[in-house]
Amino acid sequence: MSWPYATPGIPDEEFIRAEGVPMTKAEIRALALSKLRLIKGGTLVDVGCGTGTISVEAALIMGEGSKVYAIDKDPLAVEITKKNAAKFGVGDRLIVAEGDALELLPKLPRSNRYFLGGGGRELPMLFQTALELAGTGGVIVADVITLESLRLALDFLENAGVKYEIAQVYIARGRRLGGYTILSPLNPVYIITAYA
Ligand SMILES: C[S@@+](CC[C@H](N)C(=O)[O-])C[C@H]1O[C@@H](n2cnc3c(N)ncnc32)[C@H](O)[C@@H]1O
Repeated sequence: MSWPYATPGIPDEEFIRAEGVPMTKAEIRALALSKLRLIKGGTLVDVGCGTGTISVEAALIMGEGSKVYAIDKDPLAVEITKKNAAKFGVGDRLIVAEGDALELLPKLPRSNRYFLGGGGRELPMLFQTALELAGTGGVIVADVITLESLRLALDFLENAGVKYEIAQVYIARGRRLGGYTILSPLNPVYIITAYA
């Protein structure tokens, strides 16, 4: 499979999936990628890469010469991300590492773009580490689903005096049922963008 378009939003069903490995859905992915302000030939670290959809799309957008470092503690997520990198032809620029993000982040090459797709209670520490590594001009984007993680992230950002913005995203997809079109909602997501 190749994705010949300049815009993101590869349909969910195009990705190789594994049971129990989460995935950021296409519409939410497109918004998160836009917030990252990716640049051609740039670098991104995808923390908690899951199915690898953010990593793959970022590698396609940033193009040849770019680097994406994808991290996940789940070996199955690492395997699936590698498979998706190969499927979409970005295996040359997408490096996948297995392990805990807080341990791995300082060992990876520094980047000025970080995406936090997972982290739960470690989210404040992940924000702090990513902000330090990114340095001035860096952008950190987090997808947050639970209210507990949201609270932890906002408390950290406020106390640290970090400039950030937040958007709550509700997506509902239409589907046909009994001759009508009804809307099926995806899980609402908070997209937090922090500026280093
Ligand atoms: C919601 S999923 C991310 C989905 C991904 N953005 C995608 O598009 O497929 C969150 C992932 O974060 C991983 N994760 C959570 N905490 C982690 C940590 N401390 N270190 C590494 N991976 C972590 C989980 O294993 C899970 O695969």
